[in-house]
Amino acid sequence: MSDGGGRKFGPLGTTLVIIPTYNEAENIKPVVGRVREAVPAAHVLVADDNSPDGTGKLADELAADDEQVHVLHRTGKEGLGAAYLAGFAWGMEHGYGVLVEMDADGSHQPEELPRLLTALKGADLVLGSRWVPGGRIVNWPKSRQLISRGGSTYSRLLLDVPIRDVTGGYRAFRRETLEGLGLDEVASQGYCFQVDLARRAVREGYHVVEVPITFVERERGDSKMSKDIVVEALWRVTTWGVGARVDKVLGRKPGER
Ligand SMILES: Nc1nc2c(ncn2[C@@H]2O[C@H](COP(=O)(O)OP(=O)(O)O[C@H]3O[C@H](CO)[C@@H](O)[C@H](O)[C@@H]3O)[C@@H](O)[C@H]2O)c(=O)[nH]1
Repeated sequence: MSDGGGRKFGPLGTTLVIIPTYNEAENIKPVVGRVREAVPAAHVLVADDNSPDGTGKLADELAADDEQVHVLHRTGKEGLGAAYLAGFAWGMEHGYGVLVEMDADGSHQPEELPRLLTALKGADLVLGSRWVPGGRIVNWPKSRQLISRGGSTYSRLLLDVPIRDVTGGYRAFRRETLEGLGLDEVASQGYCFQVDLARRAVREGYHVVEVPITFVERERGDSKMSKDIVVEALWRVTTWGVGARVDKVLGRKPGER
């Protein structure tokens, strides 16, 4: 990870907050309202995977009343990673300069977004972090904290990524940073998508800054965490870690396989 020392960063363009949704009917209106209030200049893109509970329709209602709210209707549930990739592609096609990842359930507080955006003025990528000093968790069960902390530590050590919260999903990217991450090759579907983007950013030498956040467990709806998501993360992170070590031994550039 570069320290950004002495580098000059360009101005930030218009912000697009991408909110992936699957069955978030109880959450989508409040969260979009909070984003619009916290950062009035930002636009919002809801990337919905044809939620059976009608989240997409509620997002359409918001978009009909507010030209800064947009909806990407996808055909079915393909995972967090695929939804974000589609959202990034839409945002870049429409000329946004900053692309933000945010959960729909209020875990990522929109009121903290101005701090992330301020930090992005001097960085390529800003991560909202639960595991740096000042970061907090509210109401998350011990079991989830253990999985999240364990996953972050495992990824950090195996992948040599000097980031405390590698799995976190509250992030602000400069558009140029996303363009340099090789998104065409990203196949991660579940939460390991976050690890995948973080390791790519470090590999490319981007200046990554972690900003402490307060992560608040959802009050409405259900988490989409599943055994498949954990298995995918374990399998992919281990494969990346072993691959990186083999590359090193063989003197190959990372990712040249
Ligand atoms: N479109 C779409 N959205 C999805 C899908 N799966 C999950 N989402 C959306 O992605 C967001 C996060 O999913 P949650 O299921 O609420 O995640 P969590 O359990 O609270 O997990 C948190 O911890 C993870 C591990 O640290 C983080 O990776 C994740 O971002 C989040 O902060 C929510 O807005 C949810 O609707 C999907 O297949 N498709």
